[in-house]
Amino acid sequence: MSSNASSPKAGRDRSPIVGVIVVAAGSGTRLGAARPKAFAPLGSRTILARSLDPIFSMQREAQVVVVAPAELVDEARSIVTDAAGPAAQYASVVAGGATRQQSVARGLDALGDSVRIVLVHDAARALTPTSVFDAVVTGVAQTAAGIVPGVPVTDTIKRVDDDEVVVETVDRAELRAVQTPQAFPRAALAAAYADAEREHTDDAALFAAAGNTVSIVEGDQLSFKITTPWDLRRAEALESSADSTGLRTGIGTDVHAFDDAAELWLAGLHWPGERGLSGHSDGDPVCHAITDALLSAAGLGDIGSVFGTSDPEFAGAHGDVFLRATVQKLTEAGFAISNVSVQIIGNSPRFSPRRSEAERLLTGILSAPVSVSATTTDGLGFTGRGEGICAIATAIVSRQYS
Ligand SMILES: Nc1ccn([C@@H]2O[C@H](COP(=O)(O)OP(=O)(O)OP(=O)(O)O)[C@@H](O)[C@H]2O)c(=O)n1
Ligand SMILES: C[C@](O)(CO)[C@H](O)COP(=O)(O)O
Repeated sequence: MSSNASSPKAGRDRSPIVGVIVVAAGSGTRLGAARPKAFAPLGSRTILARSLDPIFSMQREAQVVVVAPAELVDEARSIVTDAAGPAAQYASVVAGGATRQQSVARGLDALGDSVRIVLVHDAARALTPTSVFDAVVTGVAQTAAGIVPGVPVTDTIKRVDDDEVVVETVDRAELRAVQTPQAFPRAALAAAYADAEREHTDDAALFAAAGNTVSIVEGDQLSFKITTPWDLRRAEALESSADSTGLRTGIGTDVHAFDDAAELWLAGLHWPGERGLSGHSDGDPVCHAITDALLSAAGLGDIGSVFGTSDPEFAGAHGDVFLRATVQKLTEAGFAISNVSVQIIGNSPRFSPRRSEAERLLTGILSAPVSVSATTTDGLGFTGRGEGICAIATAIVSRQYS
């Protein structure tokens, strides 16, 4: 990932005018998780990873600066790279400060020269919809004021004294609970930060303290801040109701070319006397396709990204090694395997005599039903010409809720 995220793509300056600072450097004391809050799990991902989804779906290209705890900058970089995809050249990570305000200041320092509108967003508001990001950008572009999403207060609000005695009931019609992303013209926000004399609880307060106007646009209930364990449970429940059956499917395909010098390993079985397949491991396309299907169903990547395509640890490794490690990864991520189905496409070996043996073996490894079928392609294509074997697998996994 570029450390100078403002560098334009070669030949054409597409440097973004919108910058998004995602503050993720807090410790999350009130959440009390084992890791700093933004790195705590939300389903099978981290809070930070989930918070980046809507940002990389914005209408306009944006420079994204994630502010992470100093000791987790490398981990944050890999999360951001995964989330950014082709936009990675406009994404970077910097170390945060002791307070939220200091963390935002470090994010501001990392913005490129092209940025004119700055959004400051809490990673902790992980479920914020993209529409809110687009709305605050539009608001700043149209008004040059600070634009902040807010929602009406639904409880009756009381002002109390030091002894918790009610002094007055505040008119809630005048109140808004404000959220993030909060958006500002870059120059005015930078000047307000430079002049700030005390800590504020949000950027809008700091911006207003410098004499600037702040307006509210409609926020979203999904933008609630994950602060306590109860908030995290709510976020988990909302995410799981997004896939309300709890079931997820995955697909995996693998192809290996015949290699007459190699032994054949197929569907976890050794096939003495049959033409072997080439590969860094044992070249078993059935086990590799199943591995891809399972990882994909659980949203955990693919065999290349998880195990590497040339890692010496897996030189000559048999398919069961990948399958067992994949089962463990799915279990750790909270998924159970419902079933797997694989089709082998190729002229040889004749598979049906050993189908039951293969299904028993694979079912035992995965502790879930595995069915394997085989077909030819009527002499067509590379399998028809006898150049190699293809396997296509589908998997269904279910999320486990404890
Ligand atoms: N020094 C800090 C403190 C907070 N934040 C970020 O500011 C956002 C809002 O802060 P809050 O929810 O209060 O997070 P924490 O400070 O981590 O929580 P707590 O107060 O419970 O420790 C979070 O995304 C948090 O990571 C930050 O980047 N740097
Ligand atoms: C910025 C903020 O999310 C707006 O509501 C809020 O002020 C952060 O407060 P915290 O005390 O750091 O949680």
